[in-house]
Amino acid sequence: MSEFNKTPRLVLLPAVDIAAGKAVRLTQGEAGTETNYGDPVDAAADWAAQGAEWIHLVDLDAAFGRGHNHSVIKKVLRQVKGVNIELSGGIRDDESLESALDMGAKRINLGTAALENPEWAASVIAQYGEAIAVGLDVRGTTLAARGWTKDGGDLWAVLERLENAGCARYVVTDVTKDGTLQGPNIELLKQVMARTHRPVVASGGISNLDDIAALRELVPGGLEGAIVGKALYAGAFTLAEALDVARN
Ligand SMILES: O=C(O)c1ccccc1N[C@@H]1O[C@H](COP(=O)(O)O)[C@@H](O)[C@H]1O
Repeated sequence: MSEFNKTPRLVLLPAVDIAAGKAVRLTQGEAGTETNYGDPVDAAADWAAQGAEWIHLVDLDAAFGRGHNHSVIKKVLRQVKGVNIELSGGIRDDESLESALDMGAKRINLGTAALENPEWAASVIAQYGEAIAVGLDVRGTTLAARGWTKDGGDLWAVLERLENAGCARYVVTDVTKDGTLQGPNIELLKQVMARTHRPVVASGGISNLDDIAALRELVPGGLEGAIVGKALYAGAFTLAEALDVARN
């Protein structure tokens, strides 16, 4: 096959979710289901050293509205070099957005604010362009807000609004798959990609290298990347193995 015909690669974003200063993984986003994976700076440095181009960094305490992890996030952004940070959790107004960008996050993932404050979301999408993604966190086709504890509206209605606002990118999470190692929701991703020409990043459920290969097949249709969480921490495969499947 010529270089021209090759399926373009899938970008992999290892997830570093932070609660109470530690890197953790949750199951289906539920508070209290944490497995602890140690210092977030070490986790992020490890993924960067293993070749990650992006890290999906989540402040879970801010997402749940029960505090924040700004000091450890600043440490990650200061100390972990050579990797782009996509930051999410609790970024809901000008102050939190500007602070996240000032800390050095390359991209901000808005969740609750994009559902509860459409005008503000549209204004920052217009102002910051590629630096803003919206996380479409869903159960079925109902969006989830406020630490995934509240319904946030209909996926297709919100997607249409965000398309009209010019949103640059969507991070699509099937909440019911997140942290379960049950495989990604390919059908949901296809349905979202059919409704937008913007890049889509998949999140939730990756359990093995076949899942990465299946997601890579979606790249020509608009899938840009995939967030990998529990499978990496549980040692189901290494990041190097996953990058190999995502690139070849
Ligand atoms: O990633 C998780 O496991 C998670 C669990 C529960 C709530 C949120 C979670 N993740 C991230 O948080 C943002 C939403 O934060 P906010 O609503 O803007 O404050 C979401 O996009 C996920 O990336």
